[in-house]
Amino acid sequence: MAERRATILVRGTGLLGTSIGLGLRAAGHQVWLSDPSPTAQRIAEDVGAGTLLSSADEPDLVVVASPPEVTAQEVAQALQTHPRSVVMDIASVKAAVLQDLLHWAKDDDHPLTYEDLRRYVGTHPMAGREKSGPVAARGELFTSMPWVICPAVNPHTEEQISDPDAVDSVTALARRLGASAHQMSAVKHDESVALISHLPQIAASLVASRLQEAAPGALALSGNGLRDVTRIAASDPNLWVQILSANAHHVVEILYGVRDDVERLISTLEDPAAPGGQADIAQLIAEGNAGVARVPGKHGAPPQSFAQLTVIVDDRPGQIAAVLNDVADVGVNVEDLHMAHSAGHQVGMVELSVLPARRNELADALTTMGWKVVLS
Ligand SMILES: NC(=O)c1ccc[n+]([C@@H]2O[C@H](COP(=O)([O-])OP(=O)(O)OC[C@H]3O[C@@H](n4cnc5c(N)ncnc54)[C@H](O)[C@@H]3O)[C@@H](O)[C@H]2O)c1
Ligand SMILES: O=C(O)C(=O)C[C@]1(C(=O)O)C=C[C@@H](O)C=C1
Repeated sequence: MAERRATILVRGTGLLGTSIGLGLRAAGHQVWLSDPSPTAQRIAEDVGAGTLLSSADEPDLVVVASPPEVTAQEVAQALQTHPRSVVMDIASVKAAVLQDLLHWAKDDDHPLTYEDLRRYVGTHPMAGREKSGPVAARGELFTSMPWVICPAVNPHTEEQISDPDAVDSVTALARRLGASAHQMSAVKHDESVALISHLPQIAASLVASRLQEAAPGALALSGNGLRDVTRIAASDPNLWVQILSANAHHVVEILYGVRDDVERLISTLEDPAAPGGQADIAQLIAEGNAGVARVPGKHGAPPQSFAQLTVIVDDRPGQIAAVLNDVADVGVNVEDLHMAHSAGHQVGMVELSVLPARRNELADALTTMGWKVVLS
């Protein structure tokens, strides 16, 4: 007999909620949707993320995908409205949400109890986009990406409050969406994301902010360096105010270190020919080399360098598919793919990352097939 798939309610059908709905529907789950915005709810339904919740529906699991500032309140309400459901949230910050829930559970005047919190598990998918709203949703957003699971813990006794079965249910959901689950405390999570998520957002915003004054002629020269560093500068300010404020304590500790580095670089570049100046610049770049080499590859595997080759294609429909079909015929696995357009030219550049040992063979084969290939 086929395994019964858990029924899921997604509360908050923006980018993340709708992406989760799409992924779960594709995996055969019944998904119900609710959002205070009738438009967001309707779009999520129209794109196929689920059907609107009716009063008779009783989900096995509720996913709270609302903005961080209302997440604790939404979780508390979901735990009471659905007294038999496991409730998880996906907010980008975890300690503040748990702290509010624990505070209410302790308060005799609040309806939330510790017993309710046994059904709660905090989580955070480390996948997203620089866009918001259901129109930008993608069911495959979570494939191969980490998903942090933070069971609720009593800060005084350090005992786990979340029921182990509830932790298993949310872990299964993350895996069903193709993610890899990583369990840790809310505090450890917040400390970690300050460095690997919040600092990159700040760096991208600071770099992109300089572009406001750039001459159009300078912007026309933009290559992949600028695009790589600034993609997430297009993120939603409203969301990031909430994330950075809730994790300010960890973020600011990292920014003190960045400030020291920037001040050191400024004084070096004020007189780069001064004794030690060249070595100082080299050291800064080398420190970056050492950091980037530590970023893990797919599935949290150890860092692996892939070799790149670029295929120049006409800027017309079907060209990327044609390149990928030919790569598949050669039997080489594409580890990553990046598409760029050449400013002022009607061509596109498809940058493929492959295992280093296969790069030359693939380049030769594609050239023989008539493609223009550049080794990079
Ligand atoms: N955007 C990302 O890349 C990303 C990645 C991982 C986690 N998250 C987290 O996911 C959550 C949702 O982010 P998003 O990017 O989907 O935002 P979004 O703006 O696209 O969607 C948020 C949705 O929540 C709805 N909403 C507002 N108030 C609500 C309430 N009180 N109850 C229920 N829903 C409410 C809004 O109408 C909107 O449809 C946030 O907590 C965010 O921190 C975001
Ligand atoms: O890649 C993006 O556009 C993201 O939004 C990614 C990202 C991240 O920093 O990894 C941003 C914030 C979220 O909390 C989780 C994921």
